[in-house]
Amino acid sequence: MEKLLPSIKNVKDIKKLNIRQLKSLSNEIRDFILETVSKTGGHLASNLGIVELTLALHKVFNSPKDKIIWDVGHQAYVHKIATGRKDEFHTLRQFKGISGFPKRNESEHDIFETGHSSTSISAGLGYALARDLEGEDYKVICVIGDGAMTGGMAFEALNHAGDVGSDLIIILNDNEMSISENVGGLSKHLNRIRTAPTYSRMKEDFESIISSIPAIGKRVYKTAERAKDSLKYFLVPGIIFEELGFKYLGPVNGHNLYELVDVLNRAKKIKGPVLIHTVTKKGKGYKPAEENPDKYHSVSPFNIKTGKPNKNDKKIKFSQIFGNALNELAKNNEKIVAITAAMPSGTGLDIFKENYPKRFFDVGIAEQHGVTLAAGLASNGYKPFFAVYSTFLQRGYDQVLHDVCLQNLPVVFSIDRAGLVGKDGETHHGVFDFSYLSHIPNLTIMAPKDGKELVEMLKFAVDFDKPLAIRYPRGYAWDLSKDYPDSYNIELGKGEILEKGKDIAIIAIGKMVKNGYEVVKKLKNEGINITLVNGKFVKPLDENMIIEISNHHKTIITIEDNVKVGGFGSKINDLLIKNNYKGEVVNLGLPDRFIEHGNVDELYKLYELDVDSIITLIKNKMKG
Ligand SMILES: Cc1ncc(C[n+]2csc(CCOP(=O)(O)OP(=O)(O)O)c2C)c(N)n1
Ligand SMILES: CC(=O)[C@@H](O)[C@H](O)COP(=O)(O)O
Ligand SMILES: [Mg+2]
Repeated sequence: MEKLLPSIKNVKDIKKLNIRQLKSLSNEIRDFILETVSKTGGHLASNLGIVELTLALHKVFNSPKDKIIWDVGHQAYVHKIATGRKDEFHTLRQFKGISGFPKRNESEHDIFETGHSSTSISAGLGYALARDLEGEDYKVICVIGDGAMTGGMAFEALNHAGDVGSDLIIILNDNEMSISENVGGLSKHLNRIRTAPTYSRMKEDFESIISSIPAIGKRVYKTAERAKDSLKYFLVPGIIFEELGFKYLGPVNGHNLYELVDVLNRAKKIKGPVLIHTVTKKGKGYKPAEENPDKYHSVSPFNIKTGKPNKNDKKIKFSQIFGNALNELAKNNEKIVAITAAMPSGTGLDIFKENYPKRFFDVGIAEQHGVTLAAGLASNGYKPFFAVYSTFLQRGYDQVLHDVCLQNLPVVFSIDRAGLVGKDGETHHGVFDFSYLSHIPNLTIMAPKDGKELVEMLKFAVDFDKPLAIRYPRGYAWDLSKDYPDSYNIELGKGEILEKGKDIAIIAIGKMVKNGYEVVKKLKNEGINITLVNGKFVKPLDENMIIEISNHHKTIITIEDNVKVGGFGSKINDLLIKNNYKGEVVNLGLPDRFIEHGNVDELYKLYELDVDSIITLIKNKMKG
């Protein structure tokens, strides 16, 4: 059969195809995604699982008039291919290439931007209400996964949407997986529905029987209604959604285009909110991904034949160092408990989960709940470590402030993926945490200069009896202990001078200490001696040391991988101003804008935080 994908330029080309053709197009798209993502890296398994559903949506609805909103947005590759971005797809997640998430500036079909989970129903309801107010006529479709459905926002929006009663179609794409195995009561409920598919037929039979009972008298009618209600609880799938005010349709085989097109057409005609429950297989069509959907959720470039990553070095990541260290510390301290919001492997907690299942809590995609749960545990003598990506802790800001810090509770926030994360881009860079945390009273904030210092900070954290945040970057760790073997003592509010030079001092924090270290080494080889300070603490700052440094240097350069606004450098500025520093201060950090996606090194270069840019800056200062 002739290949169809080459002729797909935009959604109109999808609409023309019949179901049989859409089926073969699905296979071609799968191969195309596999081929591309094996080179670019990206979110593979979710996209392989959503091919038919996406094509069915574009067959039945008229995007962009009808509004399709993708929850999280990591599963929108097929949508991108179907809506005119096939030819750019090879630039996926590359610097200046197309994003791995929906982006308004990429296409009129990307009508709502995402990256963080569980927003689609709220956004969709907003669209639906605006449509109703304007008296317009289009459909709003929210596509949300079973993992994303565990998020508080999704529940809040279901509660509202069911009550309001506006036309809204929610597609629950249930592949039985979040990144790791999905968790929670709702997930169990969906599992019960999935494993009893005859329920859906029974539901229709049952409803027609009930409605055919003649209302001979009030009593018979009432009895029938009561019987209907109680039987429904036993027999009707999706009753939870029905009770919230949705018409539940499903479960539907999300790989069967006939079923999908049929159910979408039915939903189109229904007034009020509808929830379609589709069942799909994460990783569909690529055996390694079907067998290990968690490993193929987000991949770096890999070999399709072996399924193995191209770069298979043995280096250890910060997340693993964290996970291993906490696992060790928990051996001697039964009060240590670990919390994740649906990221057990990403945060390195799998090992803890395996060894201490009773002390490990995966709360689902529920960062806010995770923080307050930690507060509750800490109130009862436990020592919770909430391991969370910097960007997702943004969700829990008020809980950190109101539930943990106000009560001065000894919760540890292990903040992973801090700084620039690379290819996930704007929605995922962890460049705001110093700013959104450092103004919260009672909170201590640290950032290690390398993997070994992370371990020392974790040990410090165990006995620290107040709220504490430790933030560290994505990726492989390094070790500066050869050059600075005696620099691993952690004392509250104490930084350290790693190199003593003159005139110019670099005061760096976290990952940027390594850049500072390389700058200083290179300049030393050229006979230029620069002072290098490892800040260690953003809060409390080592004020005495910084003032001492300011007394002996004409120029102070602060470096951080956080936005400059409200960051580490701004705290140092405040201190220097207070102390009448007469020299020059240069703050290096990220600008007040959202940072695009791309390779991390490329981005650091772009924002002049790389070693060469810092050296050029210093040399210019010296000339000046
Ligand atoms: C607020 C927030 N927390 C965590 C994540 C990380 N994350 C991205 S996708 C995902 C799992 C989503 O599962 P599901 O919605 O079922 O989609 P699937 O990957 O199974 O297609 C998680 C936890 C996120 N994007 N946003
Ligand atoms: C979409 C999403 O939020 C996650 O899948 C994230 O992309 C994972 O990031 P890491 O690859 O850094 O674990
Ligand atoms: Mg899922």
